Amino acid sequence: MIEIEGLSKIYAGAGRPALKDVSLSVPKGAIYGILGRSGAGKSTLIRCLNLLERPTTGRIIVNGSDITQLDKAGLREHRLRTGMIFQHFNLLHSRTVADNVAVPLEIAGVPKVLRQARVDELLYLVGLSEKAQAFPSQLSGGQKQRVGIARALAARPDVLLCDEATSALDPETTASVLQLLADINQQLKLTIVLITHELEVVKTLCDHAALLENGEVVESGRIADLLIAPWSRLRQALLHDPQAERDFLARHGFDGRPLCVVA
Ligand SMILES: Nc1ncnc2c1ncn2[C@@H]1O[C@H](COP(=O)(O)OP(=O)(O)OP(=O)(O)O)[C@@H](O)[C@H]1O
Repeated sequence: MIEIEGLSKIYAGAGRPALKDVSLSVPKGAIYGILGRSGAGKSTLIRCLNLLERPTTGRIIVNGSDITQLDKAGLREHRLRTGMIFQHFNLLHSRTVADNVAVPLEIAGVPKVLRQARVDELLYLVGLSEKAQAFPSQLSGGQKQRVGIARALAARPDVLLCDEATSALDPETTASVLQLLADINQQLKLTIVLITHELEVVKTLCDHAALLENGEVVESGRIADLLIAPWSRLRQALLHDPQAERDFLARHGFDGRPLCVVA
């Protein structure tokens, strides 16, 4: 569904490229985690997917068309079809919860009466119906992120981009937001691309992952495949915690016996 081909990004005045020849394939309906240390290029990569950053070279094919070649109208349409949520939520503080969720619908020119119905539906989906008239300052971090998710889904996107969406949340709230993302992926058949430096997020949620280092992809693919690749650094990292290991392996189709590794 998303094919990233030979993507590079060099910021003006930067000593080294932020992304170097990145190629990745994100299947429709996947939950794809991009992992890497600070400065590895994760944010740059995800921001290229809705052209908040322009790649220096390379192509990004979404549903068959190269988004780097879109004209202004095409780009506007693409951005409506690509929801995004952020670490610090990016809500408008002078607007109510309902009015925040309505923003993409206003941009898309949806009439007010239809906007209202869609906002109600979205707030129900994220469990915040009773907070419609609250302001962001009256919400917890987890509730703010739920508003962010509702807003990102308003224009019925095909893809949801998540930029460190749970980094500002405590572990319990993180777990409930990750569960909501998993439910949305299932219910809406939405493709999710998320960046994180937390292995736990990848463990809990993702079926695909890529590891970035110094702007380059060092490994990528289905987690079930990475788990049987002896060379995989993600495999080593993901299986590090013995307690969570059994559940995690079961989720990826292994039956609890030790993995048979062929050297
Ligand atoms: N606007 C910019 N101008 C110049 N250099 C930038 C800009 N944004 C990012 N960089 C550089 O590009 C590289 C990749 O940054 P990026 O923010 O994509 O990494 P990251 O993996 O998301 O890091 P973090 O986890 O700390 O957010 C870094 O060396 C960073 O300093």
